[in-house]
Amino acid sequence: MTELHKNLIDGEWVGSDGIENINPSNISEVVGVYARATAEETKQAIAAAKAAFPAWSRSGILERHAILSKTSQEILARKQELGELLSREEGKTLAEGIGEVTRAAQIFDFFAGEVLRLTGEVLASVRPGVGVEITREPVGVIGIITPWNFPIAIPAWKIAPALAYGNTVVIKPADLVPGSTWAIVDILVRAGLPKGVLNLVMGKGSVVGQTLLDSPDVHAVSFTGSVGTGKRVAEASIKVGRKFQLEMGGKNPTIVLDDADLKVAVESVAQSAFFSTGQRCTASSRVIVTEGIHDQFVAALAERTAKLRVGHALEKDTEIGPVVDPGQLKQDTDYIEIGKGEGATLAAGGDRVKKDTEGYFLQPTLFTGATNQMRIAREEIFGPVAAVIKVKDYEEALATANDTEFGLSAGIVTTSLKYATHFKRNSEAGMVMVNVPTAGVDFHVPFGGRKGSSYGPREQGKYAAEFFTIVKTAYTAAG
Ligand SMILES: NC(=O)C1=CN([C@@H]2O[C@H](COP(=O)(O)OP(=O)(O)OC[C@H]3O[C@@H](n4cnc5c(N)ncnc54)[C@H](OP(=O)(O)O)[C@@H]3O)[C@@H](O)[C@H]2O)C=CC1
Ligand SMILES: O=C(O)CCC(=O)C(=O)O
Repeated sequence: MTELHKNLIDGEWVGSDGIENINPSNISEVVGVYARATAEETKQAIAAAKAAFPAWSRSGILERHAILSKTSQEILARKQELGELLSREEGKTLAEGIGEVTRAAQIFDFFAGEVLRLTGEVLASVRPGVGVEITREPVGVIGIITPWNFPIAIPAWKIAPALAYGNTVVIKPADLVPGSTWAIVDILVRAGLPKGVLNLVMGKGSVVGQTLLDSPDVHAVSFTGSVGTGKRVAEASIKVGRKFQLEMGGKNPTIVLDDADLKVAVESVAQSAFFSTGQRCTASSRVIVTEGIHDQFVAALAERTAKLRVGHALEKDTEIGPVVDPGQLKQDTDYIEIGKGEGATLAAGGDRVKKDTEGYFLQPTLFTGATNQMRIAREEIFGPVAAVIKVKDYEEALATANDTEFGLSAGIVTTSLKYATHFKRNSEAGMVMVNVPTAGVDFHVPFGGRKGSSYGPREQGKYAAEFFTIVKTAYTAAG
């Protein structure tokens, strides 16, 4: 009998039955059984977080620092085991899984430091004899709703700042991948977090997530996921007058200019488009190439794409793990058919892959001859599918790159300082990458996009304070 991983509500592990977490590399393997919270349990979790807020918001910075620091150390010490768990539940390769776990440890370490570094400002008032102090205070109960594609890093980069700045938390991880979040909640609790400060409610978005959104006692919601659910978060939050932060889709371009180093261009695009099975909001699925280098680049990229090794996430040689589940696989294969139907040329991939185990394996797929008006160039696929668009020159490349409703990340591969500088200034994306992949960001600097990709203050780095605190301005007249 597989052990049930329970929800954490007010310091107690609760739940009597759950669902199986299935390995997408081998669908006959159950990774674990995880409880599903009811709406009533979610309300209890919110009430617990509310009750714990006054004490936690006034807790000493040393206590918070110590808990976050201890959590970071345990995550790092267990990176192999947790990396395997992550790769088994989500399907990214073991190297990627361990990398993501390491990133989670670094995030907790960073925010352990931020606890000690939170500052305010002291200014003179325009009125003589009056002083002005600007301080940051915690917001209250934070509802955190996370997607399946980064099962440990995204929960970490929302939980760590929320707790660091003195908020209490109710987290709902994606129903597909509850295991990694369960593991960090367990670590945080054993690191000494008082009861009620962090509550875990696993389960369905339509039940648990919706209950969080409907509650006026949730004072802020931090969300990463699809555009559709993001809009629901926005509407529900405006109704109750709470803060919210959304990280949603991307249709990220990479421009390859005639003067690019061919090797750098091929590697950068292959990584951006296909690593992590293309299941990253920062993945590059539009490759915009100027005509002088186009044919040479396309030939080299198609060759690299065809050689990428697809397989079981835990196998040593695997470069591309499986797609996360049958729903996402259908979305990917549907878009491959749409691309063919729209008249793009299939230059590599396009088919499912058969392996020793039954999993959702799909060849990395490259289209050429695409236009920026095709659906494969406008809509987020969220799989290992990329389309090359040929353009005349840098000016057309820039206009094409910016011609999208999204604006998360954007890349350029060039040896020209002039074009790199111009692109950094004129790209309509929140994150710009010069000669580096569009995906795979640092943990200590701001993360987020523009246009339809993001809403609200940036996540990560010291900029996270903007969302997870409220500014107070106090005026004092000297007696
Ligand atoms: N930008 C990004 O980082 C991501 C983008 N996506 C995009 O979204 C598509 C669909 O992915 P998916 O994971 O289904 O995205 P969703 O937006 O449906 O899921 C994200 C989170 O929101 C929850 N949720 C779903 N419905 C509600 C609701 N009514 N109220 C509150 N919370 C809710 C989900 O729960 P549950 O797990 O039960 O569905 C999950 O925890 C992908 O194909 C991709 O295009 C997906 C993941 C990340
Ligand atoms: O590219 C990264 O490192 C992060 C991507 C991400 O946050 C996402 O895909 O949701």
